Amino acid sequence: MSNERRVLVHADAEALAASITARFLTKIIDLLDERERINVVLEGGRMGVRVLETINASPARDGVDWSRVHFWWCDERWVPAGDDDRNDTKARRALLDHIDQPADCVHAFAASDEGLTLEEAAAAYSDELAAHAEGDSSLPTFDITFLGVGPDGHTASLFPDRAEISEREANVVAVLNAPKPPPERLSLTRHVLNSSQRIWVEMSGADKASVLGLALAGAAYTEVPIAGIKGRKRTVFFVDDAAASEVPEHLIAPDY
Ligand SMILES: O=C(O)[C@H](O)[C@@H](O)[C@H](O)[C@H](O)COP(=O)(O)O
Repeated sequence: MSNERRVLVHADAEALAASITARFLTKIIDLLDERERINVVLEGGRMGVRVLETINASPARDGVDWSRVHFWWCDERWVPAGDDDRNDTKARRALLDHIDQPADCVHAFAASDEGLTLEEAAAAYSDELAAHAEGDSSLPTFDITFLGVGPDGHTASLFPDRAEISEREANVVAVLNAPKPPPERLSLTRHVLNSSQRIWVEMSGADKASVLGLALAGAAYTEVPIAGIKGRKRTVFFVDDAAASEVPEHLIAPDY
């Protein structure tokens, strides 16, 4: 498979979640044959959570040595610890609380009730990334980064026509007045997301069709942020039929 963006289409959300789950479990077992520790970046959208629930329900779940899998987030909402709106709360409930792994494998953003300002929390996550840097990078090697996409083309908490999508220095940004509630968020920046070996985009539903078509047709990333995201090795859009209705035929990967 080339490093071009590829689109894998599935009949519906259930088939999409099952396919991502099967590919994910297979891929991380293969990666753990090659690397002592792997890093996975999670996202907080509905399909992202559904995939974690499907992984948790998989008979293959306990075939993974989760103690060698580190979890990070592409973004987080600035709300108190344990709040249902937090991406890490959703991930813990869906999967992380049910697998056997040390607490230091889970790298959550700070919460709004832990004594830091939003800006301090962004700096703290950047420090956490640096503390787990590999090679000559200031970042861990992200083996798989999951991303959701909003109908406006935002991904993580990088929204259209906003300064954060064009940030080139900081690895983590504080986001104020976000168009998608809650208004205050934290997000990895575009160059950090693009440092990932594999980007796995998860999109379900007709409300994503237009923005997926725009992204794959080469829209400007400042206007359609997901259009500016590409993994170093692979970029795969895992979508259902409803989201694929405006995807150019030649970009749809053949059925495997
Ligand atoms: O914190 C968040 O809100 C997510 O990280 C966000 O980027 C999400 O992935 C998209 O908004 C898609 O969300 P849905 O899949 O629920 O539409």
